[in-house]
Amino acid sequence: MIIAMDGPAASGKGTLGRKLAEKFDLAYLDTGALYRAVGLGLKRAGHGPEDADRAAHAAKTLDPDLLNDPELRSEQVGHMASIIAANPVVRANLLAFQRDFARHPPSGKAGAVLDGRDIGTVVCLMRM
Ligand SMILES: Nc1ncnc2c1ncn2[C@@H]1O[C@H](COP(=O)(O)OP(=O)(O)O)[C@@H](O)[C@H]1O
Ligand SMILES: Nc1ccn([C@H]2C[C@H](O)[C@@H](COP(=O)(O)OP(=O)(O)O)O2)c(=O)n1
Repeated sequence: MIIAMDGPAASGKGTLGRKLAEKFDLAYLDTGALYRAVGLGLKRAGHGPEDADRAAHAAKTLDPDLLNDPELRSEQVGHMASIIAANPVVRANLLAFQRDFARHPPSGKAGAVLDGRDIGTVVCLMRM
């Protein structure tokens, strides 16, 4: 089972998504965190979000440790994420990560909840 949570910023995707994942024992992925993690990785390496090639590479080789970093939620990293999210190569690279998570949820879970702005429209289409 895959549950897609679509919606704009602060519409409650994460709150509801986490609860659904807990109730049905599913894996949960906050896809906004992926874009933020790319931003944080660039920041730590001393680069800006406009560096398209570095951002694309960081999205392909995403460091999962960054997803749990407290700085992920900072305003600066959120701003970097919004610039990075406009990069089509970054989107394509993160699409692969998201689809793999949905197809093969971690920890042997039977399904996944994905939350983000394009989950039902792009990431989790019927024939993905
Ligand atoms: N059903 C709800 N009713 C009232 N407030 C809510 C509800 N769901 C979420 N919130 C609040 O709205 C804010 C944004 O929720 P969040 O789940 O972070 O949204 P998103 O993941 O879509 O950005 C949070 O402060 C959260 O506590
Ligand atoms: N599936 C997604 C998730 C987030 N993004 C973008 C939107 C934002 O600019 C950044 C960071 O997203 P953020 O963590 O703030 O997520 P939300 O605002 O809760 O949707 O990534 C996206 O383009 N596609």
